[in-house]
Amino acid sequence: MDDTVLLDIRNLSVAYRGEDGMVPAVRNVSFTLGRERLGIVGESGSGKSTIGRALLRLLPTAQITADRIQFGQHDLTRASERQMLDIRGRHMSMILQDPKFSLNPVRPVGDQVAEAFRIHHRCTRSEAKAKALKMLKAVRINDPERVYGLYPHEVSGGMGQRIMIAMMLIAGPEVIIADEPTSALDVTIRLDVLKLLDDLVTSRGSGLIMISHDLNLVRNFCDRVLIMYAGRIVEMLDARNMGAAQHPYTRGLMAAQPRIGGNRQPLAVLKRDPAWLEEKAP
Ligand SMILES: Nc1ncnc2c1ncn2[C@@H]1O[C@H](COP(=O)(O)OP(=O)(O)OP(=O)(O)O)[C@@H](O)[C@H]1O
Repeated sequence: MDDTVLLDIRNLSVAYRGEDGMVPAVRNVSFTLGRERLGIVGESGSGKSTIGRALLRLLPTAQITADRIQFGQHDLTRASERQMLDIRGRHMSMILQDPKFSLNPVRPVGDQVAEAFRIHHRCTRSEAKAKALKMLKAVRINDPERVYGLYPHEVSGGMGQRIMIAMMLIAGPEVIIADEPTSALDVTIRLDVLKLLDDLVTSRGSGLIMISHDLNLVRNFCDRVLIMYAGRIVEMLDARNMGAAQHPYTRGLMAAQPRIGGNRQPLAVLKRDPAWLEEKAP
């Protein structure tokens, strides 16, 4: 495999167990990730987060099938749970939407960040603490010494989000899956976090998958964009050339973006066509 390709995914499908049998959430999705920023956009429920969770095998009850999930030397379709434990955090991390579900409520947040480093690297507790303080600073926590000892219920949502980002990045993963990483952050901090993620790609050569509802954010921040609709990738575009979008769903999404300035016009309403659910949609 070309060493600029970090992840190669072919025909990934995921179905959740429902009351009346399996319910498909992701259908035959194929893409590669290089040392780049790859955006995945689509409406709520289109399957974006499910792709990230399936790659890290964080879906114990779902049915995951794929012809290929190659991550460097690892064939993730065959990896044992032990290998996945080594991969998660150390080589591939996912920044989840809601820190409440990722932080242990009964441990100080700093210890949790330090432990995320210590699990994967041989070092003393004080070395791990120093590394964690540095990482907290990198995600724009101004007084890391104080924050280190706080419990999750003592930090705000935005700070919780940054602590979680620190925890996911501290071990130096080559692939980062960021699921709405900046949705709980205010505008200035949002820019800093985007800069930090951007740096991981440009300076360290990591690969970043950025999952978002925000088409404007993704087209400005990413190199390529996958558009998802009802569990499928309907289109894959160069972010600088979104105007070349062919699929009516993508075109509808772009037309529905609010613009500042110019004449006030009613926002376009996205009209869905049942044909988009078909495998060979336009
Ligand atoms: N644990 C689960 N059990 C059953 N169904 C699930 C589960 N998680 C997600 N789903 C369903 O799978 C589909 C895809 O969900 P997913 O969360 O991947 O979408 P998404 O595009 O990331 O949405 P959002 O932007 O709202 O996070 C949805 O229909 C959702 O209801």
